[in-house]
Amino acid sequence: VVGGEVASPNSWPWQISLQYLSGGSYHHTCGGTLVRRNWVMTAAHCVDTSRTWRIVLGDHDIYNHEGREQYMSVSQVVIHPNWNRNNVAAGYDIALMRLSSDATLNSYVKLATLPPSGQVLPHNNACYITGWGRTQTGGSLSAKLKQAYLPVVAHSTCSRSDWWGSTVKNTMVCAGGGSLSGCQGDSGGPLNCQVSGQYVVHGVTSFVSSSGCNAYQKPTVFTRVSAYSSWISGVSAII
Ligand SMILES: CC(C)c1ccc(NC(=O)[C@@H]2CCCN2C(=O)[C@H](CCCC[NH3+])NC(=O)C(F)(F)F)cc1
Repeated sequence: VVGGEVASPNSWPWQISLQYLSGGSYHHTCGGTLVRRNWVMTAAHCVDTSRTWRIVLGDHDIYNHEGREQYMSVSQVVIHPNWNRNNVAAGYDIALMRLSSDATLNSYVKLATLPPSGQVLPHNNACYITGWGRTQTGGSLSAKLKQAYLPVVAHSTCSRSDWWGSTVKNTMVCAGGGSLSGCQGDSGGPLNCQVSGQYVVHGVTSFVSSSGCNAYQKPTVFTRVSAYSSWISGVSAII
């Protein structure tokens, strides 16, 4: 997250850290959202390589054990069937990960609220991006969870030729576009939007400009969760 501030610990209790095992230790690579006690939603581009994963719930400082963390292993990775890793512009950048056991829900670990199918938020709707991603283009990860205010940019604006043009589809949400943005390591995490006084996870962090995280008129682009409601329900059905 470029700009913004360090979040109050565990104030986004559905935010998870997705980590992979390398050289005997786990490394943060992406964010994610707890959507069922045993299902986490993330970006397809985060998990389209075969790795040993772990998911950390209730985290704040990813480099220090603070006692509120729950470390979960992953039993199944379900990537959207239409995801094409060579074409992030096509969309479908969404995946679900089944946890090997149920999360314990408490004040530090809660389920996210997802939007109703098809809901599209208006231009300037208040949203926050959260994540441990780089704090500058080419910079390092943030040790502590950060948040930045990223209001929704309507598709009509975001798809202008001097903005993202036809790269951005209607199955995506744009937010920000000024000096605040997501950045590498925020992928897969939530776009938390205020709807009727409640935070709803409306986006899954997908991409930023390859010329810089907070590039002018290149808002952070998210997978629009409400475009995938039936897929999410179908995969994560309690059955
Ligand atoms: C569709 C095409 C015009 C296009 C649009 C944006 C990009 N962006 C990028 O490549 C930048 C630079 C590093 C990773 N990155 C990204 O945007 C990656 C996803 C890359 C997926 C494609 N390989 N996502 C993120 O960094 C983010 F913001 F989600 F945390 C690349 C190509």
